[in-house]
Amino acid sequence: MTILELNGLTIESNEKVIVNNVHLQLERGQWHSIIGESGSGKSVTAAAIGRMLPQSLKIKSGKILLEGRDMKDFCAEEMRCIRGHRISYIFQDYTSSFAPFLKIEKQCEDMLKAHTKLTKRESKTLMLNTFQELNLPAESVLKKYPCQLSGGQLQRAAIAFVMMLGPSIIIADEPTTALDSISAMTVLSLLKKFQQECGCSILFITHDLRHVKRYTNSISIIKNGEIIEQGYKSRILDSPQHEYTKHLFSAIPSLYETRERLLLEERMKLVN
Ligand SMILES: Nc1ncnc2c1ncn2[C@@H]1O[C@H](COP(=O)(O)OP(=O)(O)OP(=O)(O)O)[C@@H](O)[C@H]1O
Repeated sequence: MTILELNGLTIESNEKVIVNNVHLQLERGQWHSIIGESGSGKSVTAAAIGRMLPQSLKIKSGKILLEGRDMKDFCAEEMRCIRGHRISYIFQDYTSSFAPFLKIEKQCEDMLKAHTKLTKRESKTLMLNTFQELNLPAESVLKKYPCQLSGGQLQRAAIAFVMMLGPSIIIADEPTTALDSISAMTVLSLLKKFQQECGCSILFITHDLRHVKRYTNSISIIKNGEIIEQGYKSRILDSPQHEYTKHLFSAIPSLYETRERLLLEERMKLVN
């Protein structure tokens, strides 16, 4: 069942078309990745979904449908509620998710107060449980300022904030770019676990095909603001049709190296 649909979405600035006639369906409980070069329109598309486009960009035509309802029919108050409860963002720049001069606990309390009817005690229990689920030492992390946490801890705290509100859609815009590869894998596997447990859908924006291979169900390839290829992961990875997709994949040999290594490991397991 489709939870979010982009139907011919076209976005332009004063000078040019940035996103052109994009069609995309995000299915309930699915992980869909958008892959494309820098400047191809991934983040602009993501921002448009939450009605967070900068003033210099406008939706020229097309629709964004949330469970069949045109997002432009929601008033500002409804949008505030949707952002957080139903659609949450995880950004590459995780520091921007936090106010620098407030302790994590206070920020978490404020967020839960704004979006839920939980008592102070219930909020605290939720915080402790969620942080523990993400392997964050809750009591000590909650008492710290953002600058006192490592990048990986802070990104996990950002994911904890998202998890506490239990959204039906998470838009993760290159959430691991600023992390080392081990922290990145940890963050993504926790996100996958959350997705499986809660059945939410993930729209994942990335340059990294290793993550796409491991976590995604379906893929859109975007070039110059246009989706040029779309489909299930296995079809796109095993037999890309478009020349640009082939070029994109060949520019990232690690995908094939990883595939070869995994195949070899599987064969070795069978032999042993
Ligand atoms: N506020 C803005 N005003 C005008 N043009 C913008 C604005 N923000 C982005 N653009 C332009 O829109 C195009 C797409 O940008 P976008 O950030 O979506 O690319 P991207 O695919 O997410 O790239 P990256 O992978 O580097 O984040 C670029 O040409 C960019 O210059």
